[in-house]
Amino acid sequence: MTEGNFVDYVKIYVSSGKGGKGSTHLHREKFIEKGGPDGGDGGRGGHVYLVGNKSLWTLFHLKFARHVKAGHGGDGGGDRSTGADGEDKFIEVPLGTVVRDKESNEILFEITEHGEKKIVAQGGKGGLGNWHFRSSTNQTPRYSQPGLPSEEIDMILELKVLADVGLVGFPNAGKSTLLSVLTSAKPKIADYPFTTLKPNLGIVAYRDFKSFVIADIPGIIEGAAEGKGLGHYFLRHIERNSTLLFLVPVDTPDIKAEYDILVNELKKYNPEMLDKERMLVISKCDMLDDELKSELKIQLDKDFKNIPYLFISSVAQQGLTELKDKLWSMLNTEN
Ligand SMILES: Nc1nc2c(ncn2[C@@H]2O[C@H](COP(=O)(O)OP(=O)(O)OP(=O)(O)O)[C@@H](O)[C@H]2O)c(=O)[nH]1
Repeated sequence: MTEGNFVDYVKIYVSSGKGGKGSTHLHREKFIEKGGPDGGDGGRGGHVYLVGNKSLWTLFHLKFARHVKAGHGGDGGGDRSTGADGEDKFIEVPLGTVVRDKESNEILFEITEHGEKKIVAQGGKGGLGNWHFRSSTNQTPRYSQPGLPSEEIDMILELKVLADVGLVGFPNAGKSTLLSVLTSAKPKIADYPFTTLKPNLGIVAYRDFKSFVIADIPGIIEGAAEGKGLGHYFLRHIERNSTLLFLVPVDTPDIKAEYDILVNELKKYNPEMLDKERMLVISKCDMLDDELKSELKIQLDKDFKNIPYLFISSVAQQGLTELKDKLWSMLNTEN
């Protein structure tokens, strides 16, 4: 897992290998005057693949990989020997990597599953050797095919998935503070073009070396879905999070109303967001004594029949273990 730098956008020039040349060769052997054609085929040029890897979270490892080139196919030889295939190259990427052609800006494909392998630059086919071209009218063809050329592409890799859990809340709800007490590693996030806002990403270490990623996505304000504020840009990143964690501070006059506004923003942006698992966290509960908490609970039980909720305090470290347990079980009961 990459710690220290979060990169969700890289440009890489990739090229596949050329196909090897087919050979034009005539069989020669002592005492055989006129041997037949025996030129072998050229080998295939190497492909460049992208491969999904679920333990990668960023594109940081590719930040300095400006060029990736696969090997050329070997030429065919006499005695029908086939040239060796060029070496394939595999570029490992996190799930949710979108691949774009820089020149046309067209999306080529997306890698969504662990182990998924897709060719981004296809190696050239090897040429056929002259052995294939023998016929009754031409028993000694002096012709063989060249290999097919390589493919080159300037590609852009963009990462859509930021996290397993996306924090959703108004400014000041306590998202950053929660993230800081929950997470053990805090990857620094690359600057986004046109904005100084950055999603804040952290890795939550869970029992027995398990972990999940949680992101505080800034900029969700009322009206974000219509492009007010910078919400829109960041909403893109929570599209694929598996669980949404809504954060509403305990001193909010109407918790249900605030929750509804947040849900509505997400819905306007993309109704599918509402298919995700949701959980509500009432933050800053150190401000509340037990009596008020019990009263509030009665109200919340009425308002949130289908959404699990939890009282927490990042400052007083209350409810955090329960929160991690709950999130973990939600992440693992999906699908
Ligand atoms: N009493 C109390 N205050 C808290 C708690 N968590 C956060 N705060 C305070 O609430 C304020 C906002 O907290 P942040 O974590 O910055 O909130 P945020 O949601 O990240 O805000 P933005 O970055 O503006 O989106 C800060 O003054 C925090 O000190 C808590 O558990 N208890």
